[in-house]
Amino acid sequence: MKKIFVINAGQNFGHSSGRFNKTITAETLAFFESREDVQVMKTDISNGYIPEEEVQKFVWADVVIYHTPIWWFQLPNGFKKYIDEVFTAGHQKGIYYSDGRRSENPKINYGTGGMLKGKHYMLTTTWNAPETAFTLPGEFFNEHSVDEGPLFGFHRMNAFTGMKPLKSFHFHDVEKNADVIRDMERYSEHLSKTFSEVQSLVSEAY
Ligand SMILES: Cc1cc2nc3c(=O)[nH]c(=O)nc-3n(C[C@H](O)[C@H](O)[C@H](O)COP(=O)(O)OP(=O)(O)OC[C@H]3O[C@@H](n4cnc5c(N)ncnc54)[C@H](O)[C@@H]3O)c2cc1C
Repeated sequence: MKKIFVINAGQNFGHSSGRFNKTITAETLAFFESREDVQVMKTDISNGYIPEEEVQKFVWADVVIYHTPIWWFQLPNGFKKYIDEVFTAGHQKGIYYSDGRRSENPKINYGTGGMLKGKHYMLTTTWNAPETAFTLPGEFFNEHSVDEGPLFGFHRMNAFTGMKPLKSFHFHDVEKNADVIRDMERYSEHLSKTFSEVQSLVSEAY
């Protein structure tokens, strides 16, 4: 039995209504619904949450799936607030114990005090930016990928808790050229591939 915790960080603000992330979240839930070997819990950050209860969901899960739009090249403020509140509530209570260093040699082992070791996470993001902004020479992100560029800190944050990454999936150009049917088909294929061996979860690294 695998336990999956799905977080929808989509929010309604300005020209971002959260509908695309809601659609992705529904696709994820539908994918796992049909599987008898999987249990799912879900949080919609916009609907409110109790930090201590969220900590318990992280502790319960084998895999955490984050769905988030990107605002100003990082997490939207409501998702950042969620992380600040939940991970702080989880200090020495399931998320992380310490920064991992010891007083005898404080120069090493930073970031090894996570309490979520053995678990995995998967990230999806949505962007106005087209994929080519990350891949073409001379374009905006100077050929840095989403994961190694703007979302590097997000992945380090998860490493700090002890979790390991499954392959991310990024939706581009969703504001002006959203093609929900095509995108959900591709995403569904990604889920099938990533979770094809749900017992071993070997499809790691980005
Ligand atoms: C403050 C702010 C800062 C931003 N900064 C950046 C940035 O730094 N870089 C960047 O690239 N982008 C940026 N954006 C754009 C942002 O990333 C996108 O608006 C966001 O990812 C869209 O996600 P959403 O879930 O809110 O989608 P929505 O806005 O809800 O939907 C996007 C489009 O998809 C359509 N759609 C969604 N679901 C369905 C469905 N089921 N069926 C049919 N059509 C559907 C909607 O009608 C809409 O046209 C920013 C936006 C804001 C508000």
